[in-house]
Amino acid sequence: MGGTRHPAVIELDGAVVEVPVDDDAHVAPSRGAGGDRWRTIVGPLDLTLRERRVTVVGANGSGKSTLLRLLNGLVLPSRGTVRVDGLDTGRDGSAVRRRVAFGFTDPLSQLVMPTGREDVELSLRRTHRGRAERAAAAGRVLDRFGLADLGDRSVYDLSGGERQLLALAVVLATDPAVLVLDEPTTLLDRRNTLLLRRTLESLPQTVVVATHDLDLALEADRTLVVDRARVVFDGPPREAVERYVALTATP
Ligand SMILES: Nc1ncnc2c1ncn2[C@@H]1O[C@H](COP(=O)(O)OP(=O)(O)OP(=O)(O)O)[C@@H](O)[C@H]1O
Repeated sequence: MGGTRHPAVIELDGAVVEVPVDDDAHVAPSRGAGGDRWRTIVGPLDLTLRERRVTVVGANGSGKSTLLRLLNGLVLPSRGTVRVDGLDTGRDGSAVRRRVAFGFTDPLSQLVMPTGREDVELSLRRTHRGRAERAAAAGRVLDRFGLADLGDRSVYDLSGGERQLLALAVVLATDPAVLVLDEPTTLLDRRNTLLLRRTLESLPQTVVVATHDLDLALEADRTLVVDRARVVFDGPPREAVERYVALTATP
């Protein structure tokens, strides 16, 4: 861990995500050429991220998750492009997803097998073809995160925080170049939050994290503040957090 890998280069070029507007939505939509009404939920985004640690803050519904989902092609831009190390999320989708791992807020979106160990093995199926080899590699991943005991229990018998740590091990198992995490500390107590922060610190990967935890937001090289679908600040974490706090000072 903590190696000397070069950070990935993530380029968003005029990227916009639009969704059709419900007739009863209280929003100001734009009208498309065909008369359809659309609402921009994030963008336009013009960013080049080259930093190892990027955090994203913003109010509920501001567009953080959508921005994150653009990075591994879970969401494709309605206009513009998103590239990771030169790979286009639309054109080179599966190559991008092998490179960019995504950790969901709800760990049960990640943990689909009866036990965490089986989930880690599932992550490793592409890189470790033989059963015994895969089982040994899964054991090493669980040991590395101190999760060997939890790995054999039913995921439904684990606490929310335990599931969240296991889900992180599952996404890191394949050693992705980029780790994108959507609110990874929501279910964690203070001890496990610190454990997660130390784990993130030690990773050689590029890590992009959306969070409401302002202490975690500060542990970055660069922080984006998202407000009403736009990046309204992009720069040093401390100034970004001050900007976000000021934005949310009045209800
Ligand atoms: N597939 C979709 N269809 C329609 N609207 C969507 C879709 N995905 C997201 N939205 C809307 O886009 C806006 C931004 O959502 P997003 O999940 O990106 O916000 P967020 O900043 O991550 O919020 P939170 O902090 O609450 O998780 C919200 O108003 C949401 O309801």
